[in-house]
Amino acid sequence: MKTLGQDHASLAPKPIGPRNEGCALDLGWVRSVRINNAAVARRAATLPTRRSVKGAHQAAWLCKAVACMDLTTLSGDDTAARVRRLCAKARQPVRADLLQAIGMERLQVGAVCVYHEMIGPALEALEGSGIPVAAVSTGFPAGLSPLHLRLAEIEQSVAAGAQEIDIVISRRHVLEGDWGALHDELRRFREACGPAHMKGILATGELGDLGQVARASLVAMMAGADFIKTSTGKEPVNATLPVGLVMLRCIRDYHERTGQWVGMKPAGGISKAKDALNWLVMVKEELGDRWLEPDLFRFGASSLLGDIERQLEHHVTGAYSAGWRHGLA
Ligand SMILES: O=C[C@H](O)COP(=O)(O)O
Repeated sequence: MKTLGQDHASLAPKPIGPRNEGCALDLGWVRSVRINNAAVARRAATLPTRRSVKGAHQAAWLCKAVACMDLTTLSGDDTAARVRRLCAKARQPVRADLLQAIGMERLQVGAVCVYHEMIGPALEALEGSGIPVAAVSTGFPAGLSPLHLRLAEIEQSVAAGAQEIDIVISRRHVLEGDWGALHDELRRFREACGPAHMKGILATGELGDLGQVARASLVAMMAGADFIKTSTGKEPVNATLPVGLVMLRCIRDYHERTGQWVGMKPAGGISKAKDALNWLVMVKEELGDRWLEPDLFRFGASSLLGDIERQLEHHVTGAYSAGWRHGLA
């Protein structure tokens, strides 16, 4: 993905990708995890210092970031009208004149992510676009409601038409080292999802350290999570590069050992185009190009798209516009 060549002239939603069937809980594998914190910190720190993608290459990578975006609204004051505006942006995330100037024929986001009550308005507004609706679930963001209600919430969101379900794990299972309880909980969530893809939100900012992030990532994948996702966006610390690096290496390890494919979704606090480029570079270097497709990589972001469109406008016109000109919903 170096230039805006033929392959990338159209970045429209693709059919939902491979599923992770999971496997039995392998406690030996989980307990064998060791993290070299200093090495992780060093590797993550090099990413923002690179000057790797510029000009037309950068425009192409930013379009890739848009195609891999779960355009999100998760606010207590969400309304059907706000969701409809967000969905209009999901269909046409970047102004037509800018797309034309950079040689893109079609560009849409990976999904629209909302609360359960907003699935209906989102589906209506996205009809015919091929863009899936993702619903956050299981008592998002804390995940502390009764288990039967969390399971019912998943089932109702799938019945309402959500094709992707973003569940939150019980952080206490990680903090108490109860890997059996975590695996059981996530298996039940996965069964409740049925045909919908399950993204397992680890809430990494609440798990204590990188070792726990790695163990939780492995158990979530063993339980059948189709994606592992860093954060709800509501924790004090959300998607950081060191956490992302550890999770990507767990995905690679799991793929090498089981042959199964699991996607990655960094979410929370990713609001600048430069942040998105750092993540894309890290995914390319750690997992390779196959993971730079929307069926295996998503950004969860509510405001990132505005900055990306602004950077694309700068690429085309040479001038920066005011941020307010790129409102989302
Ligand atoms: O899952 C997506 C996140 O909630 C979005 O977080 P953000 O509002 O910080 O971009």
